[in-house]
Amino acid sequence: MELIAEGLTKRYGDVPALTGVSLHAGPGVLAVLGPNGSGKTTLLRILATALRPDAGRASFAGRDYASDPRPLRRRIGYLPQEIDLPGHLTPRGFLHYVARLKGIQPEPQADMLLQDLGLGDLANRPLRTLSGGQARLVALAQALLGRPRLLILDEPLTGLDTTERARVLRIIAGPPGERVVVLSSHVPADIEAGAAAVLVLQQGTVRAQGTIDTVRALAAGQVHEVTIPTADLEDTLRICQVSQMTLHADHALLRVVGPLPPGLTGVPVTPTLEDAYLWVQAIPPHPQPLSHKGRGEEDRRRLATDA
Ligand SMILES: Nc1ncnc2c1ncn2[C@@H]1O[C@H](COP(=O)(O)OP(=O)(O)OP(=O)(O)O)[C@@H](O)[C@H]1O
Repeated sequence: MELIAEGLTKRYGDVPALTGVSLHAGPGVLAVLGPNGSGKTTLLRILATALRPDAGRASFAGRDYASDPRPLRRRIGYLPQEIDLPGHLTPRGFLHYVARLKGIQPEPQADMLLQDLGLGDLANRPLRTLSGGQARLVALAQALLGRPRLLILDEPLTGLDTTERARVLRIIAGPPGERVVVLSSHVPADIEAGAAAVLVLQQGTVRAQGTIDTVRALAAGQVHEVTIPTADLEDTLRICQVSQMTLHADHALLRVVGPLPPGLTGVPVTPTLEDAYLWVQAIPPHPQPLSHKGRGEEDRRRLATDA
């Protein structure tokens, strides 16, 4: 049960949204990280069969995306970036409706999902009375209905508080080996504890791909803890890439990613995913579309692609 994509390319008119994106995901969670406009939604829409690529190919469990998409769609649960929930329905009514559309018995699955996602007490309230985070969980529940083998989730953790995020990520991942999940996020720390693999997109190309440990290791030797007087903070932030900062009365403790400028000293520290995410975006882009196959030694040094 594998999701494989090779050379996915998509333009919107003159705008290149994706260029030669390849990925390989087995059971578990693959998190697609990238800044605004890097192509995450475009990639996820293609993987959900909601958008056709201009070039490239994809397959899930051996079934090609270029053939009839309907059998594939029956195996996919999809949470789009934006979803208009019918405000007059209750969460339970909405999930029962979606379950019928998916051709599955609504009960007890819908009610169990509502309980698991902490929505049990809200099951019978109109959706328009739910908070943004609560409504997002209902939208997530519709994707999970029917236990799809492939889950494509665009920013499923946005709007959730910290403890919720870890719990929801565990529900999304499901029992080991049961499903392939591709989700997008802006926030590396949110997925660090729950994702098996990560893919970093920047300007529509893959900048890094691999297990969390492999991607973290790309920034080995590039991260330092630096203490500076508060008076130097503004100048230091101008010339350094900082992943974390703690302010004290007279000094600041910074996590600096990348080479230290002359005059600045620091203690080397083990990179977090956030550090590596900043680092891989800072290294110069590769001139060719990236693929997980056939790269040279130079690429291997920069990128990891063992997902
Ligand atoms: N319908 C469209 N028409 C024209 N350009 C588009 C369209 N949709 C997306 N784009 C452009 O394609 C690029 C990739 O957009 P995409 O939405 O895939 O990025 P993203 O990483 O999901 O961004 P965000 O994190 O802000 O949601 C951006 O430059 C965006 O402006």
